[in-house]
Amino acid sequence: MSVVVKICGLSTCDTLEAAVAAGADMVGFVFFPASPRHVGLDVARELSDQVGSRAAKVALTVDASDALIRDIVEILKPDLLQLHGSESPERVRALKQAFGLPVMKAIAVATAADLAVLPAYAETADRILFDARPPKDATRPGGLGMTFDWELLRDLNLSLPFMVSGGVNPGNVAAALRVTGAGGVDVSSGVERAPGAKDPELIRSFIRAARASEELMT
Ligand SMILES: O=C(O)c1ccccc1N[C@@H]1O[C@H](COP(=O)(O)O)[C@@H](O)[C@H]1O
Repeated sequence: MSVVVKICGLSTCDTLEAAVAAGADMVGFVFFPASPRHVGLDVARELSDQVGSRAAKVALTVDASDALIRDIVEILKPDLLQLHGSESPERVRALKQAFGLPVMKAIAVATAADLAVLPAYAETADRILFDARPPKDATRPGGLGMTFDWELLRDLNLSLPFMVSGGVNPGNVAAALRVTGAGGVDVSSGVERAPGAKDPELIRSFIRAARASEELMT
């Protein structure tokens, strides 16, 4: 089974190149000023040109305005919008209509009760991304290197493609994919040496580990 591998929070040319050259399917760019991975529009333009069509570009926003998303769409030319805030199913639908792009909605998970929202999002989103629910005092809703109980997703009956994220790294990515049955995996902190500082060797190890797990799942 082929797994979609997304490396998120890329902000420099060399780490972006490491991800694309190692075979990342998706590369993510964070547009959220409170994040150590935030990129401005000028940097986004440069990184977008560098990717070209070698990987799918993902724009990560958190409860962003239409105006900001319009600028991002114009400059980054993303293939997918990742909504990582408290965007409602109606907001997902409206953004899809306004920008004509597929949407991946992040769902924060701590307990089984958090999965109750899935039927509503399954009607409007194109893809679901499961991430750990952040602590109440967190300064950002993701990118914290926190895992959740993957067993909550075992035997999940979801009509949409879904990805697992939250605290995955080269050492646990195979288990995350095996337990959850996810068709993709997304990583940020697990391929960094400090918040926001991606490590090319960790990126390569992560992608190698994810690809190796594909063979075990066939
Ligand atoms: O990366 C960030 O700083 C970030 C900020 C705001 C929302 C989401 C963010 N990152 C996403 O969070 C998950 C998990 O990240 P991690 O691997 O646990 O660090 C991932 O999808 C990132 O794309």
